[in-house]
Amino acid sequence: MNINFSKLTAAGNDFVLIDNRESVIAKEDCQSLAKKLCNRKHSIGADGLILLEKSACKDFKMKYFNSDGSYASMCGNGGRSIAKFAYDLGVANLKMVFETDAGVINAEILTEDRVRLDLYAPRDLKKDIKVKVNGKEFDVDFINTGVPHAVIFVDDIEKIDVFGYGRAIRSHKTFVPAGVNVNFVKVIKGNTLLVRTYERGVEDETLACGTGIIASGIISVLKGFAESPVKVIARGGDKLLVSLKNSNDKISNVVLEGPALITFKGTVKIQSEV
Ligand SMILES: N[C@H](CCC[C@H](N)C(=O)O)C(=O)O
Repeated sequence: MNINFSKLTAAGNDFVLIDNRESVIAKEDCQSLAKKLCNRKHSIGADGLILLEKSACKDFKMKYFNSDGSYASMCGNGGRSIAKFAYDLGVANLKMVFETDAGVINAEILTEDRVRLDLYAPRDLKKDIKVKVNGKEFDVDFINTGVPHAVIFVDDIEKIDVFGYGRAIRSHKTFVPAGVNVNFVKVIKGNTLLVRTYERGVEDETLACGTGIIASGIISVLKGFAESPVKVIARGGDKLLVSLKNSNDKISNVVLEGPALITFKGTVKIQSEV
């Protein structure tokens, strides 16, 4: 079976996107297909697979799978990518509304390669959790911005062992069974954050993590380290903007603005035994 796909990058977080409105990909094949297509040595290569599905009530629905095949309810960089993909397909206009398993998102194509997402409120905020891994104790703030995130403020963002500590915290008993994405954050001048993320389901540091950037922006505002709108420089060097409303730790009007670019399109031959 030949399947048309687009490859998009959103601040260096990269995805394979497939129009699955006619369900060419069966539900039970999604996870194995994600693993297969996201493999950087043997296939297209990406941090995740995103399927555009039919929606009964919105412009479309987004389904997200990490590169290890695991399912995730949401992806912030993926959200900007699918908005760009949907507009390119003619499925949506410059302003659109789509469903994710974490909630409904309003998106707007601002320029050729910049997209704004208006998101649902975050959940499950837990502050100042002490987590000890590899002999070092971290002060962690937890928040779910569609997927679970740990936010840790560090002094030396260049030196921190993102892979080593990220992997240990991702699977720490505090966060079982779901696990957690781990964001290391440095606040710099100009109301700006540097964010490095160990991403669950990629099981490595990615060049950007949209929901992680949102989580880092929210926690920075809650702790008084920054004011909304917060500028964020992702590991890949791209600049994003997180804005939100905070009234006594009740967060609303969450917006993520950032890049999303179609890098290439192609057709992939899928053997029947996916
Ligand atoms: N790895 C994440 C999902 C993708 C999140 C990230 N790519 C983003 O942009 O939000 C998880 O399993 O929770």
